[in-house]
Amino acid sequence: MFFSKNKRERIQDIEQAIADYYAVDRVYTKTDAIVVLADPAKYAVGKKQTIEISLGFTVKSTLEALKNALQQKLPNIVNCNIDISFNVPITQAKVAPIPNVKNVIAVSSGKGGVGKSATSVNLAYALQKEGARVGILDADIYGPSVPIMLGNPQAHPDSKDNRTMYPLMVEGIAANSIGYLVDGESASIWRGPMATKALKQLIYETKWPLLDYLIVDLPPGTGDIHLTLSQQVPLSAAVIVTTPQTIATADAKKGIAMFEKLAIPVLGIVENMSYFECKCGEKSYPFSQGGSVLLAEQHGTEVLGELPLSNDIREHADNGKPVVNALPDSNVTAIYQSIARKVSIKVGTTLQPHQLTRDKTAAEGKNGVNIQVVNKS
Ligand SMILES: Nc1ncnc2c1ncn2[C@@H]1O[C@H](COP(=O)(O)OP(=O)(O)OP(=O)(O)O)[C@@H](O)[C@H]1O
Repeated sequence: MFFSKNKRERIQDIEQAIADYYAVDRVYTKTDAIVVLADPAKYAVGKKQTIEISLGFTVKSTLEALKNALQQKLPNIVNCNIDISFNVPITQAKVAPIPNVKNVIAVSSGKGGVGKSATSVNLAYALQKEGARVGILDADIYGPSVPIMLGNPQAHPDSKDNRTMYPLMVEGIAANSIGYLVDGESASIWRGPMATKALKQLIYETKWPLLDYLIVDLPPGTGDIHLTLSQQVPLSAAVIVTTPQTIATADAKKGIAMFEKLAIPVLGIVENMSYFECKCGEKSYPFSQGGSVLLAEQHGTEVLGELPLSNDIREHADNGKPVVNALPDSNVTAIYQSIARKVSIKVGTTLQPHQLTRDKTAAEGKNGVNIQVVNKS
């Protein structure tokens, strides 16, 4: 019986039920979390207990289903209100953290043109739909496409002191890109030191608002310059984008090896242009099949999702209103949201959290779950 157990056991029951629901090994509370779990029988008639749960990952679209799952698994809490909020942990690398930013997630591809930028912007919107505060940094110094995909290629960041700049805000997403600062041709001739200097300025001279996730769209490739650029950003983890054909997965493999070398966890692989679905519903696989699954197996990671070759993805990204934003109820948007939830859950349950001392606002982050039961009428 849930309410005959002691406080710690009750919390563990709830944590276990949440972990089971999201199919992760465990979610856990901070040991010093204030937890008051009292027997509902002791409450005055007409008063209802509220269980307050603070999750370390953003999964807004699943909350109703989670509440139902909790009540099914723990029938004793069936008459309680369940309030769920998010408190994403901080996992960005300790070295030179970006103020206000809790987690920095690189989106990377070995090969160019596989849909890395389209994935970055849609992932940013999808994480936001799931309840996160999100920013996007276009680190693709040589071919910045984020401004086009966010629909504001002519925009320019404001600066009050000529030293720092405010990111562009697009539908609640904070964004900065070399594309907002110089024209594409100037950037494309930059070599190593100039490119890394520009990237460092973009990262540290942008006044980011408080962000749960900063998505970083890295340039394609795995050469020395990409290695240096990846080291310039205090990355928490990386997501690899590839198309299914061997020529692309071979390059994605080099990308994974690069992150392994830098000891940056790879959250998983997004297979883009995975299949084509005709109006009759039949799927075909013009770029072959199975490459990403094999790659994920070889590197002990997972395929986070498979996106179709889709006119909607191309048209809306290239016209400045990514599909997740333009067609929120589409099947493709549902795939991006599922990828976003997996990314968030993995960050919140598998990465090593730590507190930043330099930045008080960001220091609110904790890992896993906090559970509190309060008496509300
Ligand atoms: N799943 C998809 N279906 C159809 N078109 C797509 C898909 N994903 C991306 N595209 C389109 O393919 C083109 C290349 O995509 P994108 O710019 O995102 O690739 P990239 O990997 O970032 O390229 P780069 O090497 O320039 O950085 C764009 O026109 C984009 O809209």
